[in-house]
Amino acid sequence: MSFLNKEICDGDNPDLTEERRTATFDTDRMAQVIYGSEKFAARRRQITKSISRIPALQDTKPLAFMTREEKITEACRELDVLSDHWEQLIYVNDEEEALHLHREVIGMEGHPFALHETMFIPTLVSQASDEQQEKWLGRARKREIIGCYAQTELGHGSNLRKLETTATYSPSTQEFILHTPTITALKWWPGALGKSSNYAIVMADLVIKNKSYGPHPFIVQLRDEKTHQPLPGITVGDIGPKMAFNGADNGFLGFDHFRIPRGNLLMRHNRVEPDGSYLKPPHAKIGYSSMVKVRSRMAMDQGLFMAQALVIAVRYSAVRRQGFLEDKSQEVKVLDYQTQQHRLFPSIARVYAFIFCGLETIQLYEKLILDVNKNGDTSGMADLHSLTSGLKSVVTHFTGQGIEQARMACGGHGYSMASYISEIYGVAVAGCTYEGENMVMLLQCARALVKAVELVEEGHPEKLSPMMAYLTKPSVTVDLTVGPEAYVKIFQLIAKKQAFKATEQLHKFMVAGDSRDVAWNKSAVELTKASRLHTRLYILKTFIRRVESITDISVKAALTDLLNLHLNYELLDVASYALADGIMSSTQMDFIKNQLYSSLEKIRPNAVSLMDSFQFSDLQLRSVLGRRDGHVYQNLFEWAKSSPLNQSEVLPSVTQYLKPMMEKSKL
Ligand SMILES: CCCCCCCCCCCCCCCCCCCCC/C=C/C(=O)SCCNC(=O)CCNC(=O)[C@H](O)C(C)(C)COP(=O)(O)OP(=O)(O)OC[C@H]1O[C@@H](n2cnc3c(N)ncnc32)[C@H](O)[C@@H]1OP(=O)(O)O
Ligand SMILES: Cc1cc2nc3c(=O)[nH]c(=O)nc-3n(C[C@H](O)[C@H](O)[C@H](O)COP(=O)(O)OP(=O)(O)OC[C@H]3O[C@@H](n4cnc5c(N)ncnc54)[C@H](O)[C@@H]3O)c2cc1C
Repeated sequence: MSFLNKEICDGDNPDLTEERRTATFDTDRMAQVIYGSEKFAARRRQITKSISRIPALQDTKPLAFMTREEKITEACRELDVLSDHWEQLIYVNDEEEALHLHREVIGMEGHPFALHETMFIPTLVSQASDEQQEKWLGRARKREIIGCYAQTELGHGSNLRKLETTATYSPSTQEFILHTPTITALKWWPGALGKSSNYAIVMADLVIKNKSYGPHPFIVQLRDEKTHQPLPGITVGDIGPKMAFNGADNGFLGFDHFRIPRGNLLMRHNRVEPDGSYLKPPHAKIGYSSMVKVRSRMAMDQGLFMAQALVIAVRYSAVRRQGFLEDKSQEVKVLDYQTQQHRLFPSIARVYAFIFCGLETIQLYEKLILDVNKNGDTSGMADLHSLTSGLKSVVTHFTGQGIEQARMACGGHGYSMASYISEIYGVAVAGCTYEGENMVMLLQCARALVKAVELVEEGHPEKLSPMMAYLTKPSVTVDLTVGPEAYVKIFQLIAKKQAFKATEQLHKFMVAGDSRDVAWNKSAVELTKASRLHTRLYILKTFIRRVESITDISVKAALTDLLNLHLNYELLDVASYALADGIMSSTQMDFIKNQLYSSLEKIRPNAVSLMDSFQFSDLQLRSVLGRRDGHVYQNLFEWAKSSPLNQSEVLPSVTQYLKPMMEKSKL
């Protein structure tokens, strides 16, 4: 069956064209599933097309050959051009469209607006009172001011209760005095803080009459709006180059008794009255909502990072020929090797699974903020916190692994920056650290799991949230041939056993006399394992739910193959738990392996189109190996020729050092 596949173009590498002709589904239809709606998938294409008509937004020089300063300058130039076309390109204030625009034009190396849009504005939306929004939100949205989110300090990132920056209230002047008492209290890491932002949301310990109330968000002007010079009392700068993200100026910030008006404490949920009396928020952790916002986006964003690496690796694997199978007259596409498929296809399945989770958690966050802001209803906070804590940790970990496998799948050329995979990897794995270090967040998820197990043990299963309901499921014998539900049942048993085992271990240490904190630490590895299994179960169930809801028959069939691969791969990956606890037999293991191998064969003809469906433009991919037209070799040669080292035949370093050295050696 051949579909009217928009990706097919006769000028392309014939190997890629052949792949596209074998697809059993329409990539536009698949894009609707990936991006959540027909409307948004179409808008994305429209925006991409409009961008391609703006000459100033087409990449000129490869980013790999730019210095850090050049990258930042280039990102600012592109932002300026974007700003001029903003209203023609996207619906103003549509976050998803803005994100697409950014990914397409500026790519992933970071830029001065990354934190403005992802944390500064969302914090104003969720934490500022109506009056404060009136004052700052409009200006921020019009990009009259640029803001960032300054929370992490040199000495503390994970343990927010020990942040040292203070905001001491002075009732006589009705001001807060921001101060950095020690070197470790310097804000350190915030994106776009160093050189670009002139405002920041600063998380500081609120102190009133010598009493500490813990971290609270303040809006703080850092630089003069006309000259962009730091205001007196403020020390601010860039923290230097990083593993990736070098188009962003992550920064440091110190305050020397810097005064801000009382009205700069964001007061939607808590207040400090002129006399210093404090009205507490409806939930103690409501001030952490911006972190939950970003975490709720991360399954989607990380899924898209891994998708980019896989588009590159899969397309390249379809044009790279090396070695023989039966026919010795022509070398095979490396994508035909089972090992190559095993390296790439499970990650393709994870990409789809992560994105489906992201579509869900982004909506859950939006609903939560509506509930909190309109009705003061904070009842959804704990569940969303534990879900997104586990999800960000699991997704970032597997994304890092998947991207690294994609690099290796491209052989030597994967290691060249021409592939762009190293940049994607560097950016993606930052997600293992930012928005909460992965172990720390897995342990947050474990808190909710342990509480749920304790509820079951205390005889209150009716109090469990729906996500935890599997903890009450009895052990059963499962026939795997029945379909996805059987896999879910086995996964539930594995996850349940681990949650109970970890909790039992925690309790055992406590009974032996350890405090809960010490017992917790002694059980931490087991607890993180329980969190991972719990989260992977959620991912698996979301994948099944989503595929079941698809109406297009051919899209559903292609995704069912991918889902089957995911189910078998995931179960095999956690088989040691199942075998140890007698949940699965070795015969069932053999069945799963065979299913997995036959899934690889089924997916093979659709592999390129499953990745084409993400509809990333060449501008966004920035990869010589991943070019849509598949003309890899001649473009690798052009790319190498444009290296600054090749702009002269004899380098000054040769004249200055190597030549004299060789001359000396002759003597
Ligand atoms: C021209 C035009 C431009 C236009 C622009 C267009 C738009 C485009 C946008 C651009 C996009 C660019 C592309 C994006 C690329 C990605 C960019 C990425 C940027 C990355 C930015 C990174 C930012 C950061 O990292 S910010 C700092 C993050 N820091 C952390 O995450 C710290 C982690 N630590 C914590 O969160 C806490 O310390 C925690 C939770 C570990 C512990 O907190 P605690 O206060 O100590 O609490 P604890 O005692 O442990 O728990 C008590 C209790 O409270 C519960 N709890 C904790 N947190 C929460 C919560 N948030 N919600 C609910 N409940 C919570 C906890 O579970 C406990 O409960 P119980 O067990 O019931 O007691
Ligand atoms: C690219 C990037 C962008 C960032 N952007 C921002 C930003 O915009 N704004 C901002 O405020 N911050 C930002 N950060 C900072 C980031 O949020 C923190 O680095 C992160 O929260 C981790 O905290 P940490 O550095 O203190 O790690 P640490 O907590 O020091 O982690 C070190 C080790 O200690 C372990 N550990 C720590 N506590 C525990 C515990 N309780 N139990 C078990 N193990 C533990 C961790 O697992 C880890 O292995 C950014 C960081 C990066 C890398």
